[in-house]
Amino acid sequence: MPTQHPDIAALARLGGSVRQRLDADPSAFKVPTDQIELYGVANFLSEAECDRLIAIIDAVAQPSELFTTPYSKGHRTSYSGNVDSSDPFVRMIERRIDDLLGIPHEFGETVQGQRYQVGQEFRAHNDYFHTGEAYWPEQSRRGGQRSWTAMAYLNAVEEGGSTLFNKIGLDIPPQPGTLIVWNNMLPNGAPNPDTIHAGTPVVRGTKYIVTKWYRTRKWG
Ligand SMILES: O=C(O)CCC(=O)C(=O)O
Ligand SMILES: [Fe+2]
Repeated sequence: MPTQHPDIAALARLGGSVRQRLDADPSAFKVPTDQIELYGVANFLSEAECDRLIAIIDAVAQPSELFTTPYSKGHRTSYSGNVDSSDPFVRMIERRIDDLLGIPHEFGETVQGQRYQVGQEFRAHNDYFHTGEAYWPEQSRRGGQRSWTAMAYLNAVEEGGSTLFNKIGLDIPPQPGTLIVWNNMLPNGAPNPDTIHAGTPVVRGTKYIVTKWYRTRKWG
């Protein structure tokens, strides 16, 4: 029922336009599953770009905070920080992600850098907002639901630190420079519970990623 899912029509339209664009892009590999619209782009970032982003993350990393709801406490133990989007280098990377997806730049939240050290993880979660939670009215005004997620691996991890999509049984090992993108919604614009995923604990080494979440409308 449309009324149960705010912005369902806008999310369906956005899902469709991004799908069309990615399906026409030879650099985007569609993961063969009917459960999630999930794509990978190898070598999206060069080695030098990855190294530069890692240095930026080391400079801003703070203990991660999720939206402060009881259910999310303790879900993420990595360090994270908003990457400075006034930095021309960061803007260039953002523009490339915007362009890959064809989503207006204004819909994107600030890029987040994350660093996981040994034992750190991001437990199973969905990136979309739970619209029954206390944070939702404010998030609804600030761009609405999270539509697509883009996430890039910046380095190889000696052991652990994969991204596990539990419901489709897909475990993605960090591959430096690879970007993965997925639609957090179903084609009809309702949240897709099968997008549940986790950053598995790092066993050896350090894991660096950048994540960009796109909303339904202009974020801010
Ligand atoms: O670290 C990972 O592999 C997953 C990160 C993640 O789920 C997120 O940033 O939303
Ligand atoms: Fe996530």
